[in-house]
Amino acid sequence: MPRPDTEHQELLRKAPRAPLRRLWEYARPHWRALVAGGVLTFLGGITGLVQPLMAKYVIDALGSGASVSGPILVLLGVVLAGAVIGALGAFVLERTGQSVVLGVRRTLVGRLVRLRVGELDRLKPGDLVSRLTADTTLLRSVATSGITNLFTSAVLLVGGIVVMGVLSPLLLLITLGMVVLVGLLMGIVLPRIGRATQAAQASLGEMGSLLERIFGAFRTVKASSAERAEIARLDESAVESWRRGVSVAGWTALSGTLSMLTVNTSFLVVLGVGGGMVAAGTMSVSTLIAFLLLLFYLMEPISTLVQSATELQTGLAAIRRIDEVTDLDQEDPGRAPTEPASPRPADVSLTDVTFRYHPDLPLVHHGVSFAASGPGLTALVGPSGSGKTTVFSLIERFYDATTGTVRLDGTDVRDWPLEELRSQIGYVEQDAPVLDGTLRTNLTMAAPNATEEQIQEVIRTARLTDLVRRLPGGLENPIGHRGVTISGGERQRVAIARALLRRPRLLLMDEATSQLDAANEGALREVMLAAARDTTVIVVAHRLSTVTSAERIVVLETGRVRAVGTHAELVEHDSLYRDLAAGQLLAPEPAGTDDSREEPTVVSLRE
Ligand SMILES: Nc1ncnc2c1ncn2[C@@H]1O[C@H](COP(=O)(O)OP(=O)(O)OP(=O)(O)O)[C@@H](O)[C@H]1O
Repeated sequence: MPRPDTEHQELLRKAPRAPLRRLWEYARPHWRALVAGGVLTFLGGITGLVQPLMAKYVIDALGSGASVSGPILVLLGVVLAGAVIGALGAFVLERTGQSVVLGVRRTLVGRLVRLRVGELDRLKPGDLVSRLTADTTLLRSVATSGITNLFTSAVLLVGGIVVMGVLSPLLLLITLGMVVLVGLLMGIVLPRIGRATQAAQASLGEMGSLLERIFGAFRTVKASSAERAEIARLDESAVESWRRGVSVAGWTALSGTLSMLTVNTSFLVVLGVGGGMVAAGTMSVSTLIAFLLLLFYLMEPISTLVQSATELQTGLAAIRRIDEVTDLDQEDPGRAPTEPASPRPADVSLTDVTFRYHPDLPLVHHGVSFAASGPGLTALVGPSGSGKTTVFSLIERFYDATTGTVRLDGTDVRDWPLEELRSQIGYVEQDAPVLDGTLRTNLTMAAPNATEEQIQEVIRTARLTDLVRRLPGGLENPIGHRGVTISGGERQRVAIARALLRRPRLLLMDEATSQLDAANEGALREVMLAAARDTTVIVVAHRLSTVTSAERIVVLETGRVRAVGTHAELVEHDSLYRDLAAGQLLAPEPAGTDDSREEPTVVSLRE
């Protein structure tokens, strides 16, 4: 049976902390409700403790011929009050448990969404989702009733023991022997329950990751006829989770049964020894009955104690998994921009930038330097893997340069408040992702305050008018998970419209490598050129037509800037660029274009 991905678990396991302290940190904001719930539950329990003594009183009264109606009425009142107070306490605790979970989820949601991009590169989103949903649920009872039950049943147990000591020290000794036995038993069983729970939760996380993997490439999975293999993988994780769950169930059942068995055995021993004492005349019948009632009564706190300690293990296992997420690196958004960005196009520069994605990985950039001042179009070209998209990631500060400096308007991007930095930039990724939601929410997500007029304008500019007209709900039409209900070209235009709606001072465009039809390609180039009239536009160019329109072309090769110049200069002086431009790496203009400059031949380039 395969283990849940241990490498992934290792990545998450950064700084183990004391989970009990963390549990208290989560519960502390609700301490008032916790105390109230605990006190109510305790009072409910105390009334139970009084009942055996009342019973003794009633029996003694019966023996002496006194009236018992008064004591019985009081007993009834105590029982009723105990039930009501206990129920109220249970509700207060359950409500507090929900509040604890809400607090933890809020913290987690904030942390997850603000994770550094580099962290997410290495983690599995599906597992993170299960930590937010399944693991936090496990905290619900443990953070409240778990803690308070542990406390109240311990107090009740101690109270019961004191009363027993008063009734008969010898019988108490027998009872204490039993309590010690239960304690020893728990010492063996509880750690096993904790470990098995954590493993079961990890398998659930693994299931989430696998599902996310499958749904992320659903068509590929089906086209590859890989369903059977994927189902088998999911089943393995489900079985692993089941196996661990069964192990938890087994240990829990064993601990419950053994503790009850011990109590029952000691009951028989107490009955035997106490019976002997009554026969010998050293103990009254009422004292023995009261002691036995107390013993029965203590079964509940003991079983609650065992159950709470078991639950605590489950909760602590969940806390360890939750903590691993809260320990991951977060982005600091900085102060939100208070005033509108200057309308002036941005100046971007990279100076001697070296960069690697991870300390264990090789350098992607080996001292990249270039500048792009606006307005105008700068094209980044280079063979696949030369580090073009990475330049954008550094400007957006998805990652920090290993050495060297990336500047926007002369200020190191690390010195910009992150939210403000990104608010200046419109970014169109190569695969132009769109999010589940309506067309409108997709367009306005980067500019929530855009007016209807501005939205209509970008729809026209990005040539989305036909799409909006075609969709039954127009702008309000949902476009499906990852935009599956619209075409690749439409997705790209949505991404461009979204970036433009932000009215960026810097537009970063990673051109799609897939072919668009000539009309669309020409239209998008026009959009880009129009934007470049008053904005700084940097484009990772995969098309000849794009580079020929650029004022400045930066040629990257294996993470180094090989040449910078205009199209004419580079064709003249740079062999790699010549090769790229000749169509070996830059895609030619699709057939049907009316722009003859963009014929993908060396001859036409040299004109
Ligand atoms: N998140 C990442 N983690 C680790 N390595 C990465 C990551 N993203 C990219 N790389 C590696 O960094 C190098 C540069 O990638 P980059 O995407 O910048 O190249 P590119 O020039 O844009 O390529 P293409 O033209 O194919 O899109 C590649 O070798 C790639 O494998």
